[in-house]
Amino acid sequence: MSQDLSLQKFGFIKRDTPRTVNLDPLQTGGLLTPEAREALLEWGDGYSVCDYCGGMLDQIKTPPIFDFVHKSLPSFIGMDHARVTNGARESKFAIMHAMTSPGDWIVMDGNAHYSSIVAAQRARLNVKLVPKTPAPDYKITPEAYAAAIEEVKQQSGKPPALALLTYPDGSYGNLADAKAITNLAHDFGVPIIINGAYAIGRMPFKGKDLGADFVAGSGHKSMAASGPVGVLGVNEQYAAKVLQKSPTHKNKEIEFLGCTARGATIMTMIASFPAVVERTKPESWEKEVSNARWFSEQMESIGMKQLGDKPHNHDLMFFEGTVFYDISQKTDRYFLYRELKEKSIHGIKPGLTKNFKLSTLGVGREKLGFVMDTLKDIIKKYDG
Ligand SMILES: Cc1ncc(COP(=O)(O)O)c(C=O)c1O
Repeated sequence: MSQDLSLQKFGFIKRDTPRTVNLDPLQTGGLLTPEAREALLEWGDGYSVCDYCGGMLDQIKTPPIFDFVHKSLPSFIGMDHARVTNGARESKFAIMHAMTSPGDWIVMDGNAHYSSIVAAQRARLNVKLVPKTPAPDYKITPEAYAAAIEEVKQQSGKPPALALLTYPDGSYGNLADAKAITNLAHDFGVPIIINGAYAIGRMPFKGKDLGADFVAGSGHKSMAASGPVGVLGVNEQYAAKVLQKSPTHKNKEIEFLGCTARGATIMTMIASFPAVVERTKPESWEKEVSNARWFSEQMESIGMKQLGDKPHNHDLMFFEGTVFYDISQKTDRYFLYRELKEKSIHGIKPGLTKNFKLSTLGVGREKLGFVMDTLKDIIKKYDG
């Protein structure tokens, strides 16, 4: 231990988050596989993957980063080219920066994640949000997209430089009709990014089949990897722009500042990849969807209402209701968090009782049953 008192709070820190059941939408898809946990230790030293690097991260043959980036990943995400980035937001920014000029417009769905908006702001773009339908559906429709693109045309004299669709969104887990929206963007001559941060690595996903020109994915959110790490997909038509090399440093791609994920981040993504491929097969995903629907029904049976797509098609769900809120008025707003923690259930944010989102990915029916029993017991205990 350091003799310096001001340093004593640093060093190894144990994590006390309950981990028997994790329902946190930010975390369920990023839980490491046993292989990734081993890789974390093995490759944890800084630039570990650079042992045999000749100057380009994606060309490293040992470990097999080249095969991962140029063969397995493009086929997995269904795009012509792939790169590993430092996160979905970095992928989105790289695409926006390469494809647009400051002052251009981007149209994105009203359910877009803040990181899409901030990436656009960093690229100095004007953002037009496509309105969602009212509660409780919060859907993004092709008609609303068309109207937003028309508005940009009228306002700026030309179509937006880019469009973005969040698929699914991170609030309600809604899966919009991506094919209809990408077709429509193309009818206006607008290339479109699919932000698949909650899709790639969780569910069957092929960017080209959805009509995407670009895709962004998140390793720490949905690919059982230790972040920050993400993926970017681009089709041939725009590859030269997005993957442009530096005129002075011939083997460094400009939008990625030469190199992105290096060390434990990419190696945990690679370590989990076989398991991630397995869990995204249609038969595995169907089970996940069926578990999510079962959980949604159970929650509705205790008085919570699931918002968004119904029946639901994704593990991320948003619930609203007063059953726990009413109890919080007699106790305090942290009672639900405390009671769940007591049973080692993590994922509903401390203090939330009236509205919260959660994810059932990988939890399994048995543990979901345990969560439901616990919630019912809590209601009984306080409402008695
Ligand atoms: C829909 C969506 N997109 C993107 C992100 C950001 O992903 P990353 O951390 O990989 O940049 C999030 C994170 O919560 C998200 O919910």
